[in-house]
Amino acid sequence: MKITKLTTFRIPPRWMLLKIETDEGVVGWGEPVIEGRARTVEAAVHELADYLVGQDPSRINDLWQVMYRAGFYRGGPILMSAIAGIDQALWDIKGKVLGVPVYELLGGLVRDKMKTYSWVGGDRPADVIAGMRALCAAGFDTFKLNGTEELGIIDSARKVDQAIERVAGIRAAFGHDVEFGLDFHGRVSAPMAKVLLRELEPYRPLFVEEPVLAEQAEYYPRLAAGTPIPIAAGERMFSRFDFKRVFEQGGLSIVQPDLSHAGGISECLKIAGMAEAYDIALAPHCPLGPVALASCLQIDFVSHNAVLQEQSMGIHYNKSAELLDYVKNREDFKITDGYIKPLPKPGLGVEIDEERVVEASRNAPDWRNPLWRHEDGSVAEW
Ligand SMILES: O=C(O)[C@H](O)[C@@H](O)[C@@H](O)[C@H](O)CO
Ligand SMILES: [Mg+2]
Repeated sequence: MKITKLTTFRIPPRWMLLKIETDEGVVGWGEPVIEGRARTVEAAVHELADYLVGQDPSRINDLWQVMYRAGFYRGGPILMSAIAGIDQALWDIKGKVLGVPVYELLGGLVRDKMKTYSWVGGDRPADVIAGMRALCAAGFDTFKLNGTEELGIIDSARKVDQAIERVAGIRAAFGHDVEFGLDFHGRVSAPMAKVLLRELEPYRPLFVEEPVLAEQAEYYPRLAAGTPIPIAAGERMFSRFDFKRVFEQGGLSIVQPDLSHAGGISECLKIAGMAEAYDIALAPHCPLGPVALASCLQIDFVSHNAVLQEQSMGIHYNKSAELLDYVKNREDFKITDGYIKPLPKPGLGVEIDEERVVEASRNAPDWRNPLWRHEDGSVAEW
């Protein structure tokens, strides 16, 4: 079998799908994208196609090493997202050729269902109680919300109080019947993270995510030493080589690689295994589309340390399209009481509605995240 063609489809709300075709008619789908930089990743995918067309798609490991090493420069969000989507599609092809789900090729199931969580509250966290109530009615009991709005390097007690009052309100409304992670989204400096973590302790959030920016990861052990709240991070790290330093220095309790940013199934499986050796839980990051989620689930179902799966149904980014708008087998993604079962179909287990994808790609928006500024006009982390 030979790879014959790579086609990319930028689609609403902010995703990109990749179709890899072969000379024997088997097609694989991937989701290579960096939110807000879809066209850049698209260019990278088509540059990497030079190494792929004419090659045997079954040789995923060799093709991955070629894509990673052959161009001299390596790593980072753009190249590793391009590799991720291609890797996903190659595993999709392999599973379809052999007639089994990818998790069977990775040694089979370690669990019968996977716990998922839902976002509430939006960019500027609001109405989180109402959001949780609605999702509790749908069977969820685990959520994530942004911990703060924009925050200065040193900010006021009032801003800290706002963040704490929001969390206190959750506990007042639900007690400990719900769990929630707080995403600091890289908006918080190390000094303010220390203050917020201490003030949050009485409310026992499940984790605090990206307590500081990924480029400040050396603060993770220092922050962790000052609080029992588990520290989570990983969506802005892109390979084993990024994660190894973070695992080695300590401080991380939950690692959140993104299957569409960190080199795909091949790379994230290795990251999951490295994390297990450091007793770090796995909670793949996934605010994206159905192929990204299907890829996450393949890793979740073979990784002992997988504890939670992010999924984007109802997320505040999905304005112009929803998670399952482009799939035919919607029922396979059914979430019952917050849990999702292994996808039963061969490959990644997602059946893409290609007609819908082509249609939607005709005028896909160039999504950008908002540019935030502080009161004084300086750029704020979004
Ligand atoms: O935890 C999450 O889902 C992420 O922080 C998410 O909000 C961002 O990755 C966003 O998709 C960037 O455009
Ligand atoms: Mg996050």
